[in-house]
Amino acid sequence: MQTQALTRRFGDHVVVDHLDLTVAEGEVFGLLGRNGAGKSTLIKMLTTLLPPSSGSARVEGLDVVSEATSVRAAIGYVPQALSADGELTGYENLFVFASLYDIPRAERAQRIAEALAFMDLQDAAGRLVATYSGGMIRRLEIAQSMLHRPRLLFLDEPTVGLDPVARDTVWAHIRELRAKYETTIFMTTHYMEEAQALCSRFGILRAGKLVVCGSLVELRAASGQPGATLDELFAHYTGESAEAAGAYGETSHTRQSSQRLA
Ligand SMILES: Nc1ncnc2c1ncn2[C@@H]1O[C@H](COP(=O)(O)OP(=O)(O)OP(=O)(O)O)[C@@H](O)[C@H]1O
Repeated sequence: MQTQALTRRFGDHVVVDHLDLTVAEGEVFGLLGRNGAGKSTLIKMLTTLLPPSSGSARVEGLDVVSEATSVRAAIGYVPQALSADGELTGYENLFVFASLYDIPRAERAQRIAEALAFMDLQDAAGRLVATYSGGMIRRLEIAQSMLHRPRLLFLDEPTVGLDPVARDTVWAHIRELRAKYETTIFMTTHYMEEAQALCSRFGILRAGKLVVCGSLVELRAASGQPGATLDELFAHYTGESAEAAGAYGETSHTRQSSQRLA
């Protein structure tokens, strides 16, 4: 995945500003930034949901504007907002996605069974999603997004609002996805612990600009702080601690999350 001077404006507000970013195949990339830094807007452009104002982006070698349909077939996307239907069972949700992704009828049942097994949801497959825990819903959403075996998966704050045990389970499944299917993962998170546990490279976005990009070792070297934690590097590059930067988002997302489960 590669962007060149990728830019998105809303009126006079430049939300993503001439962004040059490359994510290699098979990598787990963490996009970090304060609330409003432009992370979701960038993901929406890369997933073809929002057209760029200028610049370009290629995903799996395909242009996000002129080859949008092929890009959509090549990627999976788990948005921040709820993408599973609480009034359907887990199996039915997966069936809807299998149809949306045009998975051949003869293969649907097997793909769904495989996705349920991979995400440890077999026992809950026949239950309404409204009865699922937050962690189960997140796992179902990841299962939905990987049914068509995308090479690249976008996860927008995959564990927001989850308790530590549910978070660990989602982490384990993300790692397994990477190990078993060699899926490239592009994720955003406000949890530095999560980013450090999962990602091999990080990009820090500040007011739409990529202020730094690289591995933890490279970020440390670039900042001149060889012993810094990711949290400290985040503060260094954004001017605010991750905890403070995420506080509002955390509150609103936790609320969103509890509404999801209501
Ligand atoms: N459709 C829109 N119209 C106008 N402004 C928008 C629109 N979408 C996003 N913005 C603005 O763009 C900025 C970046 O928003 P974005 O959601 O990309 O940030 P983010 O880094 O994902 O934040 P968060 O961490 O809170 O999810 C914000 O100031 C937001 O208000």
